[in-house]
Amino acid sequence: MHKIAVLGSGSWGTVLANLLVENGHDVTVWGRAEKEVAEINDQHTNTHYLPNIQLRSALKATTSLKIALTNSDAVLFVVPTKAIRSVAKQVSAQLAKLQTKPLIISATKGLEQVTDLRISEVLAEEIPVALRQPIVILSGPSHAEEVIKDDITTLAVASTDELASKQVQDIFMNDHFRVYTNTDVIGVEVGAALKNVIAIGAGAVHGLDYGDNAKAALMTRGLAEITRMGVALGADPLTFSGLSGLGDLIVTCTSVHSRNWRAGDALGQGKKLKDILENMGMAVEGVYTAKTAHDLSIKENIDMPISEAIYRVLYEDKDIQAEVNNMMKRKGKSENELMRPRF
Ligand SMILES: NC(=O)C1=CN([C@@H]2O[C@H](COP(=O)(O)OP(=O)(O)OC[C@H]3O[C@@H](n4cnc5c(N)ncnc54)[C@H](O)[C@@H]3O)[C@@H](O)[C@H]2O)C=CC1
Ligand SMILES: O=C(CO)COP(=O)(O)O
Repeated sequence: MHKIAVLGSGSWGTVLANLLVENGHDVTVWGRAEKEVAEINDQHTNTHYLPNIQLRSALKATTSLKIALTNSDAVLFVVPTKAIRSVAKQVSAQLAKLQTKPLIISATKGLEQVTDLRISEVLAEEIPVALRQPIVILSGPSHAEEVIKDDITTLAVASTDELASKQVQDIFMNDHFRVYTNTDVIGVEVGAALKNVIAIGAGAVHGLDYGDNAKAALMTRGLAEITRMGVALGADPLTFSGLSGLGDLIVTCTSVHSRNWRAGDALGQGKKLKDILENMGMAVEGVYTAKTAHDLSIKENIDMPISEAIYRVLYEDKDIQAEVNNMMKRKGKSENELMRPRF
């Protein structure tokens, strides 16, 4: 039994916390909204993120980071990418005062804007080694809406420290939540982040009323560009055939639960990004990752035509149908050119 602090009281944080309680751990969710925290403690619900779902009564919530972290032996980050650095700074300040040196786990999927850093890199920058145990990434095809119903789910845990990933595997595994270890942290994190951009494209293809051939094309060629970028950043190409690559790409590009897919679907139907994000009321990571992917594709000189088209629709107000048309008019390419440069 571990004492675990879960940072982020949204959809995924609440569901993972609930699963950890099911596994017998002593879990405290840290949230910034008083109302949400009170609802979890008093009603055992979190209706904004998980309507009609009853949470386990042993799940505790708090707005005090100090309470959440006290005596914790693991800290699970599940806030959106844009909040990772600021929350990590707060965690670091608290850990410096507390007699605890926890494992650091992240379930956040994204790349930091401007720095282009992966989540584990941001966490390593902000939380010194003296204050923590290794960093482990939890990722894979896993919609909160299905995990909360005990539907079968498989994930990967990645760390450069194999003992730490084994520990995290043991913490999360149960008869409906199966976890595989992986040593390729770069591949797992890059796959998790970039698939959200491709999922916006998959939603858009649906919104534009294209058929299944187009959806398969988008996913397959999307995986090719994710792999190209991942390999350029130091990943093992085989990781992209795994749970945090192909697995998460499939679930995010085909499920109505996906916020990224739904945002793309609405864009394809002609809705405005601002309205889409306001109506969603939840993190749509791919919108921000599209900007980072664009920056990285220039920096690393990697061809990412689908992500680039999505970037232009999101950030340059380009017409989505025209982008699809232009993509199909590009000169013929070979499928074997894995490492094709951008220009
Ligand atoms: N929802 C899902 O099924 C899954 C989500 N993820 C990833 O988990 C991460 C979190 O996503 P969700 O929980 O779905 O998002 P969400 O939008 O449902 O919840 C985000 C939570 O973070 C909190 N938050 C935002 N900024 C904060 C800050 N500065 N300080 C403290 N709290 C802050 C919000 O108040 C909210 O409680 C994302 O990176 C997402 O890609 C990964 C796998 C599955
Ligand atoms: O990462 C996810 C499923 O694995 C969640 O995807 P969305 O953020 O698009 O809902």
